[in-house]
Amino acid sequence: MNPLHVRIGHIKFTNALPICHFLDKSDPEIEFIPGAPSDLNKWLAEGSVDAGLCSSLAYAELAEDFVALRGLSVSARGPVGSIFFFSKRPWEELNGAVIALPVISKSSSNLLKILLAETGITPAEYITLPSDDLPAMLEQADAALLIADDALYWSVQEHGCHLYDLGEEWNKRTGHSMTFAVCAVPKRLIEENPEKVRKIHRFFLEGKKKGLADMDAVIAQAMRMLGQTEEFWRTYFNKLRHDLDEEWAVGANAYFDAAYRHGLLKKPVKLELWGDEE
Ligand SMILES: C=C(O[C@@H]1C=C(C(=O)O)C=C[C@H]1O)C(=O)O
Repeated sequence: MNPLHVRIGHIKFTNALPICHFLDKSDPEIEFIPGAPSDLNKWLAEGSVDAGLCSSLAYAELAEDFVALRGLSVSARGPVGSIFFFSKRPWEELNGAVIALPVISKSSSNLLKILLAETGITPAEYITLPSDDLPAMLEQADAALLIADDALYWSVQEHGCHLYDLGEEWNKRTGHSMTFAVCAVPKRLIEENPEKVRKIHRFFLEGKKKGLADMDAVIAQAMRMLGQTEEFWRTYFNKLRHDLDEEWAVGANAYFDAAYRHGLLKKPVKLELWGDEE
């Protein structure tokens, strides 16, 4: 195989569209494999893709062997608009509750565990369920976390729940931004084939540059995927940031520290940025 042939995993949901919509899918050297964050986390860990957006906490678990590409993430400082906790009871009454987590998430599920623990809430049980059907989740649980397109969809349906945005809850408690996804690359690949990693990095940054310069096209694609109005998507994408530098790393590192403190990471981890933005 051509040494510059690349296998890229990309998140198939609308939150990654500003980076992924304009990725040049015509390049025969680049193979695209769309998936949910849980798929990407697995593919990166087992080495079946060379690079890809994955849950920030999955990167943190692999941090000895992976770096995060500079300038690429799914982040928010405050409300994120697509990570929602739907609860039949108010937050402060969730002691002893059964909490449903979405099978596709790692960052947000663990963020919820951190936030509940830090506000003195001890659920009876966490269960992991498919997350495209909120009423089905709430038949088995007192509250359910949804992410990405499922969260966007169900947040505008009649659901009768208390609704909490985890980006907002994290920011209110800590003052930090939250990074939900990073673009991870194995250190081994940088040692073996730095040219290939530079190519992957340029490729993603180019996609993001085009996406941010043409949000009308990004929004049109989001509308094809999930409906809703142009205004809905403009408001949503204004909450998201897709950058990653030393400043955004502060929030990511605060999250990794909290995950370690709560026993959700085996070792303390600092985000390792790789590459230049230009
Ligand atoms: C902002 C989002 O972040 C996503 C949440 C993830 C997680 O919880 O593991 C992983 C990737 C992100 O793209 C979203 O789902 O809308």
